[in-house]
Order: sequence, then structure tokens, then C-alpha cells
Amino acid sequence: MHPLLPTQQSLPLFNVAASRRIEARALLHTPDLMARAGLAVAKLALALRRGPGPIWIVCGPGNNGGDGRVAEQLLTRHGVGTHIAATPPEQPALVIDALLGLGLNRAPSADMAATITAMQACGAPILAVDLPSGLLADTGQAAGNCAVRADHTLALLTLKPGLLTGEGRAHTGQLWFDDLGVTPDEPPTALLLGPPTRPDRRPTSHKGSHGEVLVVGGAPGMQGAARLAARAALACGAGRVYVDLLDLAADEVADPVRPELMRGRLSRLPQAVGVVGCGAGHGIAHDMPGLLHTLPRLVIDADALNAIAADADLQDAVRRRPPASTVLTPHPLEAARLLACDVASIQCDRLAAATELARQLRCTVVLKGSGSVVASPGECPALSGSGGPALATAGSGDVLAGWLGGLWAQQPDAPAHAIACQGVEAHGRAGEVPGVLCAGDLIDRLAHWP
Ligand SMILES: NC(=O)C1=CN([C@@H]2O[C@H](COP(=O)(O)OP(=O)(O)OC[C@H]3O[C@@H](n4cnc5c(N)ncnc54)[C@H](OP(=O)(O)O)[C@@H]3O)[C@@H](O)[C@H]2O)[C@@H](O)CC1
Ligand SMILES: Nc1ncnc2c1ncn2[C@@H]1O[C@H](COP(=O)(O)OP(=O)(O)O)[C@@H](O)[C@H]1O
Ligand SMILES: [K+]
Repeated sequence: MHPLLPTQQSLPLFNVAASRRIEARALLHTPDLMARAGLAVAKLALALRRGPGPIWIVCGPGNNGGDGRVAEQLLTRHGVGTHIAATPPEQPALVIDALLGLGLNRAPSADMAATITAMQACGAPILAVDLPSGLLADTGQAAGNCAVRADHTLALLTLKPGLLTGEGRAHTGQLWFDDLGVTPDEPPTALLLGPPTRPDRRPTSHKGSHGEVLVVGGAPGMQGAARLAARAALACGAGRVYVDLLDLAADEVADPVRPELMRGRLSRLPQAVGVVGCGAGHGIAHDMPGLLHTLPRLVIDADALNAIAADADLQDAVRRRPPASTVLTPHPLEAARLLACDVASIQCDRLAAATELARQLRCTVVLKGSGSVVASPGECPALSGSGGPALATAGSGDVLAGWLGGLWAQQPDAPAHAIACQGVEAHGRAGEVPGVLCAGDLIDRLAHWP
């Protein structure tokens, strides 16, 4: 058994309904699923326990509790001290949280909430069985006011999206997975993104082989955002990168730090990949009709998203673009503006929100934040298990937009969804460092990735 993240391959994710169907069919020919689950839990518990104390096993009323009880029998048979109860023993070496799993259907009862609080307070590491108790498997939201914050979570039979998005990553700790020997016999409801790839560079290629990017944004005082996007596109390998900074004086250079960047305008670059909106302010609204009408591939971020949210004609113009030619990269507040709702409504089901926005605007949507979602019409939505709080700093979204533009310039035939998946996963993995990563340093890490 290995920790799941970072994944070496793309993996299927299944929501509760699909997991239930898979389980029901699997039980017809593999009736010992719970024995397998209990064995997997017991093995991991042995590896994770800290100290000589007993393992505290907290079992709920359903099959999640059943997994815990099987693990308890196996551990006892191995001579390991165990304690099954709702209250802790003295100095437990580990807590096995087998209170609630897939069957969670309401806020935990008062008794269960008290048990969750006791688990959290006992000082031992927590291994959650299948799901941290209280966390909804489909969305990664707590069903009530409390959900276990585990140190480890062992997902069983299927991987559930809620382990990876919403609040999921704050509750799961280190993620492990055991498929119990069952191969899912229906399509996934979402995909966990695998390792990102980078476009090939032929030995004989020249700058013309690697496409052009035009970054439009950077109102006065916010030019750094557009420059970060442009630098990211350049570092990604785009052949030529141009910036059209709103209100830049005629004799100013595009970027004093990066002389490689050139000034450009839409009228002279009608085939470039557009990266629009970074630090653009309200002024971008005026340029949006032309950009949406002209550029064959567009990454739309920040203030350009706000302009679209505020203007039904721009929304129509997005919908009328050719299929697979547009990526929107909203963070939850921008997504809320686009869907005319509030942030809580987006975050309570991020997969559903991204899918709905992609459907409404007929384009690819990257819903940013922990467990970024990539959704496109007709595609299985993808989730990124990469990234972390080091990315929670100004400018990291601009870097993502620029990186997507750079990828697309080099792969003109790739559909928007594929570009978004590659870019989001690369950005997340490059952003996995302790502490904080300044956006400029993120570009350096991306440039040398993998
Ligand atoms: N079958 C197998 O072989 C395998 C099963 N597996 C394991 O089974 C797990 C799913 O088991 P499950 O369906 O029994 O659901 P589970 O999460 O135990 O909870 C249901 C119970 O909790 C109760 N309840 C719910 N919410 C509550 C709340 N807020 N506060 C209080 N009570 C609440 C609910 O009560 P009710 O709604 O009926 O009143 C019901 O009694 C899955 O996660 C995995 O660990 C896998 O290992 C594969 C092999
Ligand atoms: N806790 C986190 N876990 C994973 N990714 C994160 C986290 N915080 C921020 N990010 C990522 O960092 C980027 C932030 O983008 P955004 O909110 O647009 O910032 P900015 O506008 O300042 O550039 C997004 O790609 C987002 O997914
Ligand atoms: K659990």
C-alpha cells in the first residue's frame, strides 16, 4: 500500500451513487469485501500506530463500523491491544475512525459529534476508514458543524471526489487507497488528474514552431498581473509572447525584467492564443467583444470574467465561440458572479458548479481552489489532487492563466479541456512546497518541471 498523492496515473473517482452500485455488484461474486476492508485497515493501523498503547477503534452503526470491527478482531488476534468504545483509553497509540462513511446522510448526531471531539482531543493520530466521519463523499463538505480531521484516510473500494476537493484535503490528511481487488465496472463520475506532460520540442524546431501568446490586461497599478501571466507563457515554451498592457505609454517596454516579452496588439496578432483579464480592471470590458470574436483560442481570467458576468451580450459571445476554444479560470467568487449566486453555493458542490458553468457558457471551466475542477461540455470532469496553501498568494492565478496560454500556443490542435488538465496539474504540483511560494518563484519551478 502506498500514499495516493502525487498519483502516477489518472485515476477514476466515483460518487456515492456509483460507489453503491459498484459495491452491490461486487458483493455478488466477492462476498468477503468487508473482510478485505478490515484487513486493509488493520495492516495500515499497524504501520501507523505510535507507541505501545492500545488502538482506539470507534465504530458506528453501519458498515463503516463493520470495517472497524473486522480490523479490531484481526488486531486482537495479532496480540495488539485494542479498545472499542465511544470514549478513549489511556494514551492510545492510534485512533481508527470507523464511525461514519459513505452512509452519512445528515449532520452527525449530538452523540457522534461528542465522539468526534473526543477523537480529535485524545492526542493520537487518526486513521479514518473510507472517509473522515462527517465529510460528505460527493462534495468534500462537512454535513454538520464537525467532521473528523484525520492524519490518514484509507479509501476503500472506490476513490470519492470529496476526499480531494472542497474542504476534503483539510480532513483527509495523507490519503491511501485499497480497491479491495474490485475493478469498477462502470464509467467514473470524475477523474483524478495524473502527472502532467509537457509539449515536445523537436531538435529542429524554431520559435515559429511554438506559437504566439497575446496577454491582454494590466491596468495602471496592476501591470504585474499581466506580466506574471506573460512570463509564465514564456517559461512554458511559447515561441513569442506579447503583452498589450492597458494604458501603457507608447515608449514603455513590455516588461523591464523580461526583455524577451514584446508589446503587441490584437489587430496584428489575430492567430495568437489570448490570455485576457489578468489585472485588467473594468477597462477590459471594452476590448472583450473583439477578443472573443477574433482569437481562435482564449484563456479568460480575473476581470475579464467579471466583465462577462456583468454583460449578457458577452455571455452570448462566449457561447457562440467554436467548441473547445475557450477556457475560463474563475476562483470561487468569480464563479459565483458568473452563476449569479454566492460563494457558499459554489463551494458546497464544486464539481456541480464547474459543470453547470461549463454547460451554460459552452466552454471549459477551471474552478480554482483546493481540489481544482476542470469541466467541459461532454467531458468527464477532472479533479486535481495537487497544490496546496503555498499557492494561496497573489499572482499564482495569473501564472496559471499564462501557463495555459503557453501550453496552448505549442499545441494548437489540443482541445481546451486537455490544455486545462495539463496546466492545472503542472501548476499544482509545482506549487507543492512548505511555506509560501511567491508567484515569480512559482514560474521558475514550473519552468523546470518535471
Ligand atoms: N458492504 C460492504 O461489504 C463494504 C462496505 N464498506 C464500508 O461500508 C461503508 C458504508 O456503509 P453504510 O452504507 O452502512 O454506511 P455508514 O457510513 O456505515 O453509515 C450508515 C449508518 O450511519 C447512520 N448515520 C448516517 N448519518 C448519520 C449521522 N449524521 N448521525 C448519526 N447516524 C448517522 C445511518 O443511520 P440511518 O440513516 O439509517 O438512521 C446508518 O445506521 C463504507 O463507507 C465503507 O467503510 C466498504 O469497506 C466496502 C465493503
Ligand atoms: N489551498 C490551496 N490548495 C490548492 N491550490 C490553491 C490553494 N490556494 C490557492 N490555490 C491555487 O492558486 C491559484 C490562485 O489563483 P487566484 O485566486 O486567481 O489568485 P490571483 O488572482 O491572486 O492570482 C489557483 O490556481 C488556486 O487553485
Ligand atoms: K470513517
